Amino acid sequence: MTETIVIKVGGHASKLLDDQFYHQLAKWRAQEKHVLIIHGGGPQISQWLDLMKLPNHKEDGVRVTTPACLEVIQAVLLGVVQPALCHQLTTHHLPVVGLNTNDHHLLAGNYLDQPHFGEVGQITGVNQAWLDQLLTNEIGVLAPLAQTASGQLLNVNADTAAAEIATRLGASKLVLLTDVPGVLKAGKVLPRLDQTGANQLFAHHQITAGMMPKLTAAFSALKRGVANVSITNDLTQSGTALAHQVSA
Ligand SMILES: Nc1ncnc2c1ncn2[C@@H]1O[C@H](COP(=O)(O)OP(=O)(O)O)[C@@H](O)[C@H]1O
Ligand SMILES: CC(=O)N[C@@H](CCC(=O)OP(=O)(O)O)C(=O)O
Repeated sequence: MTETIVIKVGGHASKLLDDQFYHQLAKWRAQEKHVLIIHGGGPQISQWLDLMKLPNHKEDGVRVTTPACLEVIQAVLLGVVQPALCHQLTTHHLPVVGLNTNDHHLLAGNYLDQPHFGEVGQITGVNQAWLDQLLTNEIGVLAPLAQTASGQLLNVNADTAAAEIATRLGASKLVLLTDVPGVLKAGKVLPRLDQTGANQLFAHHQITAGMMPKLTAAFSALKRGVANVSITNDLTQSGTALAHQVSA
């Protein structure tokens, strides 16, 4: 069976990609592995919301999304962040195609908690057959937007989206590429982290902001069968590798 690798490229990380990143993608392609990139765009969205004088607020790393914010988020993800990322990959001679949920009903979703978060979703389905076919020839670059059965677009945290998609595709590997070298404790990267260790960090408020949904998503993927899950700023380094159990 063909191996699938899902990489989440955060909004910060998308501006920091280096040659190692492109070489690694080329290597996986040469090995005929399927590669799917889910991109974020949080910092770029925040910038545009401020420019448009719209609410710019996250709770535990999840953006509270009004209908007006959603229009800007869609425009920024699909009109700014995704084309820039596809351009960078193309410049490095990688075969890419930019994707969003409207293509072949790629990502089905429903509301996470509409009274609280507004137009924010969670993914309930992935068009795997179509994606599998596409990934045979191309690297997919997919925005974290889902669609309800009635066609309503929903904003999904990109880490949560990547973990759910990796799980549903039966991916062997999920990399959450970010702007820090891994999960930090007292300024040092933890090479391995299990759920108990993460709970302790949560309890001591050593995990804040965007790292919260990232870790929750990462453990969800690990527990549901994605064998290799890591949080890193370098595709060739495992940063923090998530583990079922880290021996004391
Ligand atoms: N214990 C921690 N270790 C590393 N980063 C952490 C930790 N707690 C909070 N963070 C924050 O999480 C950020 C990464 O999450 P986020 O900003 O959402 O990135 P991305 O845009 O890549 O998803 C880091 O830049 C850091 O500020
Ligand atoms: C619901 C929610 O929080 N959606 C995110 C989607 C983009 C994202 O997650 O981007 P990063 O990975 O770069 O932070 C947002 O609006 O910022």
